[in-house]
Amino acid sequence: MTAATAIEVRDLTKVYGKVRAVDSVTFTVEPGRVTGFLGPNGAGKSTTMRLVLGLDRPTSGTATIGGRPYATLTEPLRQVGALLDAGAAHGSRTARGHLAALAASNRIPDRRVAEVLEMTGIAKAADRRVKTFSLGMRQRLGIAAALLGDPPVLMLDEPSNGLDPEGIIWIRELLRQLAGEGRTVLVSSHLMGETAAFAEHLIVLGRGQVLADTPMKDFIASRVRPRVRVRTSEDERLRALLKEHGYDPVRSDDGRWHVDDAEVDAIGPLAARAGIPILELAAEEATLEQAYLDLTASATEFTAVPQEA
Ligand SMILES: Nc1ncnc2c1ncn2[C@@H]1O[C@H](COP(=O)(O)OP(=O)(O)OP(=O)(O)O)[C@@H](O)[C@H]1O
Repeated sequence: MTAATAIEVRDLTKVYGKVRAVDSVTFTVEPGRVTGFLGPNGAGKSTTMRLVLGLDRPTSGTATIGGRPYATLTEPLRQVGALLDAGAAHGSRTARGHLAALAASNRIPDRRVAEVLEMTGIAKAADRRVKTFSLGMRQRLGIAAALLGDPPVLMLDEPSNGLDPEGIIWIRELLRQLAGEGRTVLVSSHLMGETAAFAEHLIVLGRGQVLADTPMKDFIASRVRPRVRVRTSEDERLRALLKEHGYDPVRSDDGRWHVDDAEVDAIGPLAARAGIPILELAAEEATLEQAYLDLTASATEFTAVPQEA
C-alpha cells in the first residue's frame, strides 16, 4: 500500500522541443527518510520537481502526492513545502512580510511565521528587505517558506546552495530531523559527498532517466570499493605484511600507501599485531563521489554535446 504522503512519479515524460528533459521516469519517494535526488546539470531534476508541483504540464505520465496531483490539494502549503528558486521572494518585502503573506493566503496561523524564522536562523534579519539578503539568507528564507505550513512532504532543490559551512551542517541536521518526524523529504543536489551526509535513499537521474534508485548503503556497498590510505615509518615491512594478506598496496610520491579493497578496521589491527608503527590511517573519501561520477559519466558526456535547438 502506498503511504498517504509518498511522492509517486509514474512514467513521467516532459519534452521541450527536441529535448527529453524527463524521459519515462518512475520512482516513489517514501516518508520517514531523506531521499537524495542527484544528477549532473540538465539531468532533469528541477523539471521533475516542477512537474510534481504542477508548475509544468507533463507530456505524459503522472506525478502525485499521497495519490493526488498537487493541483488538486487543498491548502497545498500545509501538505507540501517546496524550495525551488531562492529568488522567489519579492525583494522589496521584508522576510517577515513575505512569510506573513504566504501564511495568510494558506490559513496558516501568524505565530508560525516567528517559529520558522527562528528555526532557519534568520529571526534577527526578519525585518530587513529581502533584496538586502545574501544568497545564503535567501536560501534560509526559502526553507522557512517551505516549512511554514508544517507540511508532511518537503521538496527542496539544492538547499545547500549559498550556505556557509555552518549552514551546510545545519541543513543536514534539519533534513534528518524532518525525516525522523516521519515526513517525506526529497532533496536535489549535484554533490554525492554532500548528499551522503544526509540521505538514506538515493535516486540518480541522468539525461532525463533514472540511473539508480537505491538505499544509500546499498549504493555504497555495491559501487564503492573501500580504499585505505596509510603511512608508516617502516615502508618495507608494511608492504610485505599487506602483500602477505592478499592486498596490493601502491606507494604514492608523498610516501603514503594506497590500498584498494581494504578497510581501516582491518588494516589498523593488522599493523598493530605486527608491531608496525602507523603514522596515518584513513578511508579514502573520494571513492563515493567517484562511483557517482562513473555512474553519470555517459549521461554527462551526452549533455556536453551541442544539441539542436
Ligand atoms: N522551460 C524549458 N524550456 C526548454 N528546455 C528546458 C526548460 N526547462 C528545462 N529544460 C531543459 O531540460 C533539461 C533538464 O533540465 P533541468 O533543469 O530539469 O535539469 P536539472 O537536473 O535540474 O539541472 P541543474 O542541476 O542544472 O538544475 C535541460 O536540457 C534543460 O535545458
